[in-house]
Amino acid sequence: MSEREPMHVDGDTLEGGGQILRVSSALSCILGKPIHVTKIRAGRPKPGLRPQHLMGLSTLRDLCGGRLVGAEINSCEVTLYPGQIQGGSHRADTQTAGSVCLMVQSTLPCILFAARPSALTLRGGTNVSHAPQIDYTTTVFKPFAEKFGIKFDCDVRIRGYEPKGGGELVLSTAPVRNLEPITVTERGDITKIYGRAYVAGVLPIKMAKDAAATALRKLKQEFRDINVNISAVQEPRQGAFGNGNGIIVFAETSTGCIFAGDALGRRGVTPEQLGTNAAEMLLSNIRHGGCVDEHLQDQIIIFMALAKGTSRVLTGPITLHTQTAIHFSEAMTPARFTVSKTESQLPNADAYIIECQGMGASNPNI
Ligand SMILES: Nc1ncnc2c1ncn2[C@@H]1O[C@H](COP(=O)(O)OP(=O)(O)OP(=O)(O)O)[C@@H](O)[C@H]1O
Repeated sequence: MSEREPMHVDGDTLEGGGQILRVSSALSCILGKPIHVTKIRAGRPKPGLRPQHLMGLSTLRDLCGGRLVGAEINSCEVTLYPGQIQGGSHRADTQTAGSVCLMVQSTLPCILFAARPSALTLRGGTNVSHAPQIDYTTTVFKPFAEKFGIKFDCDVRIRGYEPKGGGELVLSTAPVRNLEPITVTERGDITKIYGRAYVAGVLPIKMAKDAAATALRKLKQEFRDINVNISAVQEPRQGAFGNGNGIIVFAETSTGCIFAGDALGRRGVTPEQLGTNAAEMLLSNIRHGGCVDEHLQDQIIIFMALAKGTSRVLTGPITLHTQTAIHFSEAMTPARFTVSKTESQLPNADAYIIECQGMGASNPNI
């Protein structure tokens, strides 16, 4: 195990949220560099480690036989001494509605550089706020990740919602030698729009139907000639834990770009509002003229940094999450990013190119 002097990671930098932990701890494991993270989630109303951050960190420690110091709920400071990433079967349970999709964000990059295939059983929330819904991970993130040569399966066994959690998915993947650079700069035309509005537990299917109908109406106003298909789904009893409702809508382009908009049910928000919010989010993600939506943007930065060669991606306005991911990727790896404003084929577009000279991380086990 490496016991070199840990690199300092200031958790109050830029976005100041949990993403700093996920990016820096994943890179720490892959590169074998210890990190000392301070001021964890200083930018959040309740700073410190929440259950999903703690589970994410301890799963990484277990995957690589490393050592964690100071890893407790609410802790604002933690040190990770990584070992060698072994992979294999592991279980992690947030015991809350902590997002399993965010655990995928921190663990997937590591298990790609493991010695053997991995299967991680992750328990918590699958469709919760301030995180990708699992449908986003499987429909938007997964096909994009494949461009880097990443193949993974996400078997959603039980869906879990706020506040109880109780969801479960199995993330499995085989190691890669290195990641391929990507060029995603052709936005194309919107060819289809689809989605799902859902209810689980005791909530009536009418809520899903109303959310779907409102989103469909709103999207049809803008895309008269395009097929829009949003289904209303009652999650099967054995496939969902507790009550929950929400909606997620996707738009696909002729060049294979996929954008999303979503909303989650909560007290005081009508199904119609959910439908409107999800449709508006999708429309704003379509209008900027980029090839990725506001959320995919930050989620691909770590893979661009690790890839072997130059990647280029056309995006909308750069988010603070993306700036944060770039900041820590550059601080921890030799990868270098540039961001420049560019023309897009759409009128009133606000598009940028993120270019990255990737470090070409290679898996020592393959
Ligand atoms: N609606 C959404 N669809 C897809 N991805 C999302 C959505 N909302 C948030 N995300 C993604 O989830 C991640 C959230 O990171 P962030 O640092 O805010 O989270 P966190 O770990 O919950 O930390 P904190 O609690 O400190 O905010 C980002 O990658 C963001 O792009």
